[in-house]
Amino acid sequence: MSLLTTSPADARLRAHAAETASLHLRDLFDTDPDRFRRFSRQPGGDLSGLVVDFSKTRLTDETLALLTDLVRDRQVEAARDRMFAADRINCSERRAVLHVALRNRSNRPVLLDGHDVMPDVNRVLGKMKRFVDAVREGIWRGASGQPIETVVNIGIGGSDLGPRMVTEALTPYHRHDLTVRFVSNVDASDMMETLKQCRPDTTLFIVASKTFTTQETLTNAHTARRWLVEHLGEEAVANHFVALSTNEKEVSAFGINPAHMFEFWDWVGGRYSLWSAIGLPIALAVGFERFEELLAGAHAMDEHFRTAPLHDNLPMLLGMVGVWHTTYLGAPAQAILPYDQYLDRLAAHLQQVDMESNGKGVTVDGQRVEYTTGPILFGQAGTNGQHSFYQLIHQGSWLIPCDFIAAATSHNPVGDHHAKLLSNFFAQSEALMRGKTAGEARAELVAEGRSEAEIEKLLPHKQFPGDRPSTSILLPQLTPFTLGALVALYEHRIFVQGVIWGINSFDQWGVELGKQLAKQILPELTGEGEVSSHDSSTNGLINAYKRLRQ
Ligand SMILES: O=P(O)(O)OC[C@H]1O[C@](O)(CO)[C@@H](O)[C@@H]1O
Repeated sequence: MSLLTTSPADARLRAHAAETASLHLRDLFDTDPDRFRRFSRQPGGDLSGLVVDFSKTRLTDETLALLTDLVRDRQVEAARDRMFAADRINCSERRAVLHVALRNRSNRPVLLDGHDVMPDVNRVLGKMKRFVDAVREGIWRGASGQPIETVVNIGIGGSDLGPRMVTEALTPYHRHDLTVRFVSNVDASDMMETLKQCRPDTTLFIVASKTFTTQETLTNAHTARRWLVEHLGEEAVANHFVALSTNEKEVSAFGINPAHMFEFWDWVGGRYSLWSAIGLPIALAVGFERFEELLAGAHAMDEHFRTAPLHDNLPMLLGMVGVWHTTYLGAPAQAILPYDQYLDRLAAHLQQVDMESNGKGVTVDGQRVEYTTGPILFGQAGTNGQHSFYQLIHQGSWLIPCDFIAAATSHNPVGDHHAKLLSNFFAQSEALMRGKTAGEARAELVAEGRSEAEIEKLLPHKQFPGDRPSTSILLPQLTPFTLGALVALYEHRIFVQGVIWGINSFDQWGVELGKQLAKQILPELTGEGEVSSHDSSTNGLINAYKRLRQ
């Protein structure tokens, strides 16, 4: 894939960004009462009820037309079709990218090198369903005959963040007598604090690892195994451990019967794997039917992405908006701000999906890019963030586009909580868009009875520049279906952006170097004497640690 800068639309967008730099969002709204209708979308069909409003981003008709030209120049639709057609678009690993097949509820054949993957997908889903039903109905029991009360998922990265986020987001659908916990960090505190909450007789461990070689997960799994064996003996492992993996050999080597392994495939990227067997903890928490509704929601978004025309295609439009902000307006970051406590971990999940996918500095064919690619992604649930980092978004010196997400109906309709929550959701994007002018700030200070001297002093601090872009996503309610659609929307948006930038969104070589060095350092920590094989800083830190540790 060529550099973005070879695209004719790129030069025109750069010029357009410079020409429109003095436009203010407030003026765009003041001069066009129809702006919301023209720059928002409410798809019909399975996705009806979803509202995506990007009118508070710095787009004009011309910007959108140029971005559409860019999508065409970069052949994004053809790239999308190649992904759905199982081409090996992850070139550096020579892999297809088929998370869409995992939620292909139409069962349309998906041919990878002439082999339809759907029967395999359905076979594993069937195995998951039987297992989930057995655990939830108390048919699958622990070694001492007790039903399972606690499930502990041991995994990291994509084998943790996605299933953890979805499990937490779907808390209203949980059963009270089955708790699902997650352990990821190799810091023993994570595992030990979790084990304190578990009874060996009633705990099921899921070891979730695509490769089954990840240091953190294997270390945690061995610790959990020792704990179980100490309490219940070696034979208990069969009833208390299952694996989610692509690597049957390593699963067997760990001592888990392959019959208790739920398989997935190398064409499922870790950060896109919550739809695969990696979703087992979700299904255990909410039941298999709800898990299927999650898949159905994602599939509805896949179908929309595959078939909707560019001007109505939500992932395409949000991808265009993202590239406009990052590459042409120089925004370094993207905030994810769900006004929904159940989505508190959405930003952490999307952080991996976005930053591990698009945090790349070379094109697919290895040329160094001279433009910015994936943004720094961060966020947390509103309204908590308002009392923390929003100050920087409103008045700081960076341009931080925000995504606001909320559900119209709450799972907890108590008093006026939801109205208050949503009043903040609406207010924040309006405040960021309009800001507060010097005249408005002055009028307020005058009304407060401040002296002219005080007003002059306070005025610079009381103004808000506004013109800060945001996109708002409104769901009817947070359900398995709408959550599936929301997460798939982000996955495809990230894909669109990656194609425009010409990068491979599906490898992650950047995580390797630190892992390699940690492997070299580990034996040095246990060895005798001073370490001198590194730079002076690393040596100094290691040697200080060896002196300090007890
Ligand atoms: O599922 P595994 O193989 O244990 O890998 C866990 C995570 O490690 C990474 O490979 C790199 O950190 C992620 O992409 C992945 O989600």
